[in-house]
Amino acid sequence: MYSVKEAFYSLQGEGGQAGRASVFCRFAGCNLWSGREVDRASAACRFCDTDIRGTDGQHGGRFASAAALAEHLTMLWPDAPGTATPQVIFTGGEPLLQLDGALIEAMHDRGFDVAVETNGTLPAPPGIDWLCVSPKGTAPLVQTSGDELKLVYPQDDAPPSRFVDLDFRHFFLQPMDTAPLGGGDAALADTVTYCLGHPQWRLSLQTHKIAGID
Ligand SMILES: C[S@@+](CC[C@H](N)C(=O)[O-])C[C@H]1O[C@@H](n2cnc3c(N)ncnc32)[C@H](O)[C@@H]1O
Ligand SMILES: Nc1nc2[nH]cc(C(=O)O)c2c(=O)[nH]1
Ligand code: SF4
Ligand SMILES: [Mg+2]
Repeated sequence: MYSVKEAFYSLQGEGGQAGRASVFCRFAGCNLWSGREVDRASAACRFCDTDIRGTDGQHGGRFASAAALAEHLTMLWPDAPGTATPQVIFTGGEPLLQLDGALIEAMHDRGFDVAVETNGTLPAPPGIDWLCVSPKGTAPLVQTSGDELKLVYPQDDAPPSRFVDLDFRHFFLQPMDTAPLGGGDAALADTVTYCLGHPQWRLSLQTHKIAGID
């Protein structure tokens, strides 16, 4: 059984695939936060910008099989002209609590590339086409390879220097959006300064928030 908070068609807003049309599947639940505001201050991850509880979002629900969820997600890809390869982005919540080989295979069978956004505390199953790992504070990092490491910045307990020797093709810093937490936007200036001083890192902006889309 898969529990999905919401699913929608949008543009990948972040990282090395920013701008690519994709179907998003946001699994419910995370191992680093309950999703309840009362628990935020004591959680392992305290800056989450997302509603990760329940299955009540747009096109959310509970799905009994990989085939049922894959069919549901495939319906969200538009019947559009051109030859672009469809992509599904499994996110959450923490997708690696639920994503398995059967679902990856079911999406591949339907012609989709499979991308994943994970906090890196769980091992990724084989077959993922684009793996984005986004470490959180002192939470133990288990998945130490992938396509991109995308670190939310700044995190006092997770300096970029800790990650530079890991096995990733791309290294991004993404300014911490404190708007949901009542903060300002000092993180953007700090991130720019860090990237200028450490050219191994590239700036990742959450372009969907700029564009006003999901
Ligand atoms: C909501 S998370 C879900 C996937 C997974 N649990 C993770 O943390 O990578 C999706 C992406 O949003 C990023 N993110 C979450 N809260 C953020 C914030 N306040 N500012 C910037 N990025 C944030 C995460 O680091 C991750 O790259
Ligand atoms: N447009 C858009 N791009 C995204 N890239 C990663 C997201 C996420 O929440 O995992 C996200 C999201 O929520 N929306
Ligand atoms: S690990 Fe990801 S989903 Fe979980 S609380 Fe942090 S940002 Fe949100
Ligand atoms: Mg998001």
